[in-house]
Amino acid sequence: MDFGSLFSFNTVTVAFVVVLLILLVSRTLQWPANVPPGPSGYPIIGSMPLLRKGNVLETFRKLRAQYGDVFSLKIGPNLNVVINGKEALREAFVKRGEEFSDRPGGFMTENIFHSKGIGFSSGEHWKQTRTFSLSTLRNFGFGKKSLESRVQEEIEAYLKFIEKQEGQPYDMKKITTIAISNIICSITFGNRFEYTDAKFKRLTSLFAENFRLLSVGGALRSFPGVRFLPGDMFNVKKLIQNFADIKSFVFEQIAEHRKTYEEENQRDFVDAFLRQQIKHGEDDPIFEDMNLTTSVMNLFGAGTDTTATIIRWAIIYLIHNKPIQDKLRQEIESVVGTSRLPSLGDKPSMPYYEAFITEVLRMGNIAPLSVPHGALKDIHFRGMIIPKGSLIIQNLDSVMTDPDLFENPDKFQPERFLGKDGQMNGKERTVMAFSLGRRICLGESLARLELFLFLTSLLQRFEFFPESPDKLPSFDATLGLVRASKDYKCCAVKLK
Ligand code: HEM
Repeated sequence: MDFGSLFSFNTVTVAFVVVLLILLVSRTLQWPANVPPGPSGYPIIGSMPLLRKGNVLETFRKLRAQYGDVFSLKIGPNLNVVINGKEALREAFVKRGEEFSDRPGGFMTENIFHSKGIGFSSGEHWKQTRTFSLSTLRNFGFGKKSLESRVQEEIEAYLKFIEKQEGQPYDMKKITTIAISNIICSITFGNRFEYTDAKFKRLTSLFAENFRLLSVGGALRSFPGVRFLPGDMFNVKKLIQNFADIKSFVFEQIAEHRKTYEEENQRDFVDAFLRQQIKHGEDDPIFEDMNLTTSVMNLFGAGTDTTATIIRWAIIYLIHNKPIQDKLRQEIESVVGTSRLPSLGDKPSMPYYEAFITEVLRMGNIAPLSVPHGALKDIHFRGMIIPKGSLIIQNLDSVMTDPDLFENPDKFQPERFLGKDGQMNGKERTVMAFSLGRRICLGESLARLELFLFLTSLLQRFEFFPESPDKLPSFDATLGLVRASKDYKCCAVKLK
């Protein structure tokens, strides 16, 4: 036995536990008595086991029934406050958006994203970066006709790839992720990659892996010291390495842009950023390189696995519901026909499609706990105190599955969103898939445009079947940063 390594392992572990205990005791002693109610949990780790095993969403439903719309979980030295239900969510994130719109600090925010970019910054820095990014993306056609042709170009390549499978079982996941990622790529870097490009394939798989590894119950947020433990039991080192690789890909792209930059020929998001950098100086905190790098990483991270995951859920629901698939195809045939690709102008005439995608967003429920917000100072809410430093979790799932808002919430029923006149009945406004308030998803209009064009184009050309009649894709999900379907194969048979 190697006693040297045994000694060093034990020393590190003991030191780790001692530091944790000190942190835990000093932190919890500072919490006031009237923090939101919740289970007391185990020593040191608190309620972490509740988040790491079983169905977290089901656990939250039970905790809400027991403790009310605002409950808390102690996890290591952190207090996690969970806000449930339409009313409490609106009260916090819309009416009191100024207090509830920050991101929590912590290792990820500070060491990986340097508290910069769009998704992980707070306060004035976040407001300015978000405003600049949104207006730049709008200039490049976000939610507008000019973006449509970029998306359609990608769809042509995507459909060709699927056609090549000749109706044989294929895995939707990789190709859909790459196609959606290419759209962000063309907006940020001005170009798309071939589906066979090894570097790009690796980049998308790094993002996908990190989406899976990052979860609300992840060890890194509450116990950042686990990265110093021998081995990589919590996949923390993997996560950090993946982010480092992604960062160097983005650095390379920025360096390339700088070399070929021309003021009068603005190609993409990076160019728009560089133009401001030249104007404001490289030290301006909003236009310096790290803010650009993290913003680009946020756009890729948030804009790829989300939309691609919803498309995969949509195909599962189509395969399980042949009559819905037929009805959608009838609508596409009567509004668009078969001689051209669907376009945004067709959307207002396709309410059944709109109802279908709203139901996929509700039941696919891909961001059931959104992205954590944080209390940067003590917040007084409904007679309780959410102490400074708490993580605030938006339980969007509590709305998506609320039987008072959606009758038989476990049933897939696009019709629930249609009125007697066949038009959308307004209930769609309750589906909070993109979150709510000031931090609402920055890419909602792009995501909706992609979902419309991808799904209508797929259904216009193909009929979807399971891999074999007795092997329907499962509704089971895994919960990382997004709630994703299990991997599955399907057959896309070209329509005559
Ligand atoms: C169906 C697809 C999508 C869903 C369901 C979704 C959902 C969400 C949710 C729940 C949040 C968290 C909001 C919060 O913290 O309160 C978010 C944030 C964000 N999303 Fe999306 N998203 C989707 C697609 C996209 C796309 C295509 C982009 C591309 C640009 C994007 C960019 C972002 C960004 C940058 C943020 C951070 C916003 C901020 O912190 O200010 N998302 N999204």
